[in-house]
Amino acid sequence: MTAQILDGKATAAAIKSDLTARVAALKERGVTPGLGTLLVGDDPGSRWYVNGKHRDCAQVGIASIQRELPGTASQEEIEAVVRELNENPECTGYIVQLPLPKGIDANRVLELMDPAKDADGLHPVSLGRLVLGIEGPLPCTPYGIVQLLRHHGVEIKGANVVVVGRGITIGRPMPLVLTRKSENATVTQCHTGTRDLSAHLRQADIVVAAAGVPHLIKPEDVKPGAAVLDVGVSRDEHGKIVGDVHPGVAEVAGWVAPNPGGVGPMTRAQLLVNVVEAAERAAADLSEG
Ligand SMILES: Nc1nc2c(c(=O)[nH]1)N[C@@H](CN(C=O)c1ccc(C(=O)N[C@@H](CCC(=O)O)C(=O)O)cc1)CN2
Repeated sequence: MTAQILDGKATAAAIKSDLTARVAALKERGVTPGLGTLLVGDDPGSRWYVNGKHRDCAQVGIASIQRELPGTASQEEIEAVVRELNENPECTGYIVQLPLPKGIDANRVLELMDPAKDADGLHPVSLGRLVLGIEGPLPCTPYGIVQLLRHHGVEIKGANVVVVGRGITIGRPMPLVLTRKSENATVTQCHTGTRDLSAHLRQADIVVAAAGVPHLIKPEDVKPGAAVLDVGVSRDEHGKIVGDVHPGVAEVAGWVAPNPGGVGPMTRAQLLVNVVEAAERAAADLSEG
């Protein structure tokens, strides 16, 4: 039997419809959420993602503040834009699109952001809050994955989850999100140093594949009925996405999140959730006085 689809497009559309009402309510209270983006360089993929984020903002009523620098921008020039966004009252939350060009210290840039305006959940303060169990913005892709599974009724509580990859946007924060009391999964993190990846994968009820290695996850690695989420992005010679999951996995798994159309739209939806939640917190602070 072929796996059922974890449909990121439809789930993201439902989240956006809820957010549209919440943004309208915020505006009635005199608060207009505004998402800022900083794009450095001309990578076509990054530009596509940033443009998509602003299209989403327009759909739900969030204001857009777009900043761009050439790929030759210095650390100081990038940091000057970060300082400007920190001060800009119209920008209630923002992101620095990753990756930054080679030679730029991305951690220094992220640390300079005002943590109260971190829309990505990737600021060291936000990640620290996640470790400590304090409320704050959650990393967009990991929490988008949780929402996608919940929306389709895939049980996370008690599940054995294997996360493949340890990058900053997905692999590293994913286990932190999944092992919170509210998710309560048991997580194994695999990476290039893992000795027998297949042995780990075969035990998994849920696989999050974020290694960036084309077709790394083969049908014979997957437990029948498991949920497999493909988050890897490699490109073929025509620029088409090749994910981490072999197409044959759909014949073994119970659920698959396709790529494109699975986790990507959820990343964008969760970004909007973070912006709206921050604006709601600000509105509550305002009314408290
Ligand atoms: N500051 C950040 N940088 C990056 C993040 C992030 O969360 N914050 N994640 C990725 C890129 N990303 C968001 O920025 C992102 C990736 C994919 C998608 C998406 O909707 N993809 C589509 C397919 C797109 C295509 O055809 O190329 C899909 O999966 O259907 C949205 C956002 C790295 N950088």
